[in-house]
Amino acid sequence: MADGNLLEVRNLTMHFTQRSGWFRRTRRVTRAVDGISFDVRTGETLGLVGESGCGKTSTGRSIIRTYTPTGGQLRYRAADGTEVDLATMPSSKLPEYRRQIRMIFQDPFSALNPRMTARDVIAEPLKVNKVAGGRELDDRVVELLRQVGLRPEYRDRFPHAFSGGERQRLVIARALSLNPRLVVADEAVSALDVSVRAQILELLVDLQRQQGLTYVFISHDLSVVEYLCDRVAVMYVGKVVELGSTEEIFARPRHPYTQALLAAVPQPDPTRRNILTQPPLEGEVADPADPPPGCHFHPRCPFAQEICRTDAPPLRTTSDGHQVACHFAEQLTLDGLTGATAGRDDEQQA
Ligand SMILES: Nc1ncnc2c1ncn2[C@@H]1O[C@H](COP(=O)(O)OP(=O)(O)OP(=O)(O)O)[C@@H](O)[C@H]1O
Repeated sequence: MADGNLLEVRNLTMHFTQRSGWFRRTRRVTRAVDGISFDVRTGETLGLVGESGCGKTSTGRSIIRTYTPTGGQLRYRAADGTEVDLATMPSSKLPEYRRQIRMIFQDPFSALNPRMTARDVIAEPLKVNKVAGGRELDDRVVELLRQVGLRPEYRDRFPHAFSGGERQRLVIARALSLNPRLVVADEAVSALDVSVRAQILELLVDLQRQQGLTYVFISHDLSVVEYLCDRVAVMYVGKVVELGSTEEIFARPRHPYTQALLAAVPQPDPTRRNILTQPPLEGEVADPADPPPGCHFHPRCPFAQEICRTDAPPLRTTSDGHQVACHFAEQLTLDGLTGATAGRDDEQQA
């Protein structure tokens, strides 16, 4: 593994096979994650973005191994310095790594058992993993409540007595109880009101600073991603189509899909140039069980050419240093496609 990396995802696939019909002979394979590669550097926040159904959650669940990947590698540098492949690790060895890698889910309502007090919620992973008991357990619960900005006297309350933001703090306290190194946050602030969202984001940033946490932050909300993430991977139908620093991606998006996603973000700062030279994104995300040939984005792409319908573009490093999977990445500027190939070829022929 390269120095500074906590996790290296290589050619990861997560295919779901459903069988139906006579003798269950009809097979339908959903390629939720279809050969993606990226690094997660120690101490960074990597954003995974894309519309619903692009494979972000399946990637996250593969990393924490609630899903067993159907292919590829998840090279992880463990707390003791050893390098392991989580993708192929037998279940018997997983508990140790599940302590080091935790996930925070979107909906704090369903993530919490309504019959468990805050204390029980936080203490459960500590008990299950036999990390603490008795007085030590109580002290740890109080410490965790404080860390996430909840009062210690809240420990005997049930989830329904908490506000949405407090509930998400409780979920975060539970995720942190085992001192994880990597936290996969899946739409962790999406269900919250704007003002509460800002507070939870601030909490996540503080906790990262204090505890040296590394985050994989899954979100469809690009303004949150711009605020929180150091680097961004953009996913479309099971593939990473663009990957780079947040600054680069937001200032100079190269993939037409990234451009379209950014064009849809409201721009509060009138002095900043909006990337809205593109028409809004039309149509639906392709079905990962039956994706279009070539570049999966081509049916929705305003710049699609013949090659896009037949050849899948590989992820290549562009002249400005980020990686893009588009045949025309170098020609695509904020003003559209430059050079002789500009315009949809079907329009040109018309
Ligand atoms: N357990 C499963 N069995 C079959 N198909 C699945 C399963 N989980 C996800 N999928 C399919 O895989 C594709 C990717 O889903 P995934 O939830 O990973 O995307 P996502 O980008 O996280 O979207 P969302 O934001 O809606 O969760 C979708 O077509 C989804 O229907």
